[in-house]
Formats: sequence, C-alpha cells, structure tokens
Amino acid sequence: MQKTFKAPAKINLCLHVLGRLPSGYHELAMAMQRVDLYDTISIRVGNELGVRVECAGVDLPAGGENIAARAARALLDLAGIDVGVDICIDKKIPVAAGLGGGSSDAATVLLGLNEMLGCPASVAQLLALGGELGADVPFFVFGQPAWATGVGTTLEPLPVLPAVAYLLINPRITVSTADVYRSLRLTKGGELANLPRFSVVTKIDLQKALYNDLESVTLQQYPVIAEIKQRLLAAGALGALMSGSGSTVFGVFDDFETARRAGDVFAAQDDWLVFPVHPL
Ligand SMILES: C[C@](O)(CO)[C@H](O)COP(=O)(O)OP(=O)(O)OC[C@H]1O[C@@H](n2ccc(N)nc2=O)[C@H](O)[C@@H]1O
Ligand SMILES: Nc1ncnc2c1ncn2[C@@H]1O[C@H](COP(=O)(O)OP(=O)(O)OP(=O)(O)O)[C@@H](O)[C@H]1O
Repeated sequence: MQKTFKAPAKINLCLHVLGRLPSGYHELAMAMQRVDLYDTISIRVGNELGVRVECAGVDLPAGGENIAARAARALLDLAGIDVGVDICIDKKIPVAAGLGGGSSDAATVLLGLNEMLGCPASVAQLLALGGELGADVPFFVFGQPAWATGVGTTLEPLPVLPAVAYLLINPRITVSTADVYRSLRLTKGGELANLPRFSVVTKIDLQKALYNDLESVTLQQYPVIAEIKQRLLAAGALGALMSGSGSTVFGVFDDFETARRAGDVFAAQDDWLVFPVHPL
C-alpha cells in the first residue's frame, strides 16, 4: 500500500524566550502558523522489514538518522506492529531555515503512517511521540494555528487570525537551532503571566505582535537578515520578522497577489529563495 502526504512549513509570528531550563532547553511562548509551502512525502507499507528513507536531490541523512525515519520507527514500536516502511521525501522546504521542515516531515509520517496502519495510536499518543522527536513536531501534529508554551509542546488553538499573505525569503544560509539557543543572552527573563496576551484580530494587531527573541543572535551573525527585513518593508510589507532560529524572513502582505509581485522583484535581483505563501 502506498500513499502520498503533504508536509507544510511553519512560521513563528512571535517567539518569546522566557528562561533556560535545567535540561538546557528554553521555556518559550510562541504563536505559530503553517503555510502552504510543502515537502511531499510518499509512504509505502510492505513486507520487507525495516524503515528506509530516500530524499531526492538534497543532502540529508538517509535511513535511520532522518527524523522521518525516527518518526516511523517510534510509531511502529508504540503500536507493536512489524512491517516494512519506505519513505520518499521530495524536499521543497529549505533545510535548517527556521521553517520546521524536518519537524513537519516527522509529524506527517506520524499522522500518515498511523492512518495507513488503521489508527493504532490516538492523537494524544502522536502528540507525545512527536514531543520526543523534537520540540516543533507536536505543533504539526496539532495541525492548526497555535499558541505554544513550555518548550513549545504545550499547545492551544489560536482564534481566527487576520487574512494576510506572507512572502518568505531565505538567503541560502543554514542555521543550527541548537547553536542559536546556546548563544542567546537572556536579558529580560520572564513570566508567562506577565506576557501580553497574544490577541491578534486585525492586521495592525499582527504587525504589533511580530517579535522574535532569537533575532538578537542570528541577525548579529548574518546582517543580510536585517537587510532582507528592511527590503521587505520597503517593498510594502506591513511587517517583517525572522522565523524561528532563522535564516528565513517573512514579510506580511495584504494579499497573495501583492506578496507575489514583491517576490518577483526579489527573485530578479538576488540569488535568494523566494516563496509567496498563504497561511493555513
Ligand atoms: C526555533 C523553533 O523552531 C521555534 O518554533 C523551536 O524552538 C525549535 O524546535 P526544534 O528544532 O524542533 O527543536 P529540537 O529539535 O527539539 O531541538 C533543537 C535544539 O534547540 C534547542 N531548544 C529547542 C527548543 C526549546 N524550547 N529550547 C531549546 O533550547 C535545544 O538546544 C536543541 O538542541
Ligand atoms: N527530513 C528532514 N528534513 C529536514 N532536515 C532533516 C530531516 N531529517 C533530519 N534533518 C536534519 O535536521 C536539521 C534541521 O532541519 P530542519 O529543516 O528541520 O530545521 P529548521 O527548519 O531550522 O527547524 P526549526 O524551525 O524547527 O528550527 C538539519 O540539520 C537536517 O540535517
């Protein structure tokens, strides 16, 4: 049996780092949204035991080190099912780019393979398995705009967000999320209770809420990210922000057509990756 699934990218509309935990992880408060830039994942379930992964055209770990393979293995172990799983990833989401591509692949395998096996795991079990694979994975299992707290795995739905489009610009720089968190200087310290509630109804609310504590690290290392933010604003974006630990920057636009036209200008001038997208 073979099936194909779409794994979307995400952006962080805000990312507040509240503190460092004894585990080395950080306590966060984030608003997260998926967008319609997708990896395509084909999953084949067969009799040849083992989990195999193939990623056409990109330099990613094949086999057991790929987070998609780890997701499949974890689900098979939880369900106590012994079958062969072949995963083929057509990678469109830039890697190590702040767009959660690996996490989304993992969540898509958890959801897709679970469905193909007749749903041996509950959604609660998939969320928990996801959290063991990576902090962003449960958000993709959750599958809707979310307010994420704790290490990013405590999720509640966000009410309806304003209808906008985004333009994603990636300067072809890969960023290690672990290095960014390690280099972060915690200046403000914070309590979740003291954070203003993320209440975004209008485009102006969204513009005001855009904030990312990790910019202080990545922008210092890669000034081109600040340049992209400036240029997005000059191109008519209502706001611009780095996503996650970078290096992708998104601009907020009134509608898809405006974002696409601004994207054409970037694509003509620079060797950057340019994606006009809709929120999901
Ligand atoms: C930057 C974000 O993508 C924003 O959504 C996430 O916070 C990171 O999510 P992720 O890449 O799925 O995170 P993981 O794969 O679990 O961890 C990558 C690295 O990020 C750091 N990390 C991650 C999450 C968190 N709350 N605190 C951390 O310090 C850890 O050092 C870890 O070594
Ligand atoms: N299926 C996969 N897709 C992408 N990266 C993978 C995958 N499997 C393993 N990796 C490894 O995970 C690392 C992070 O990749 P990913 O694209 O998820 O980062 P990211 O977009 O910056 O994530 P985040 O926004 O969660 O920080 C890369 O160094 C890559 O080698």
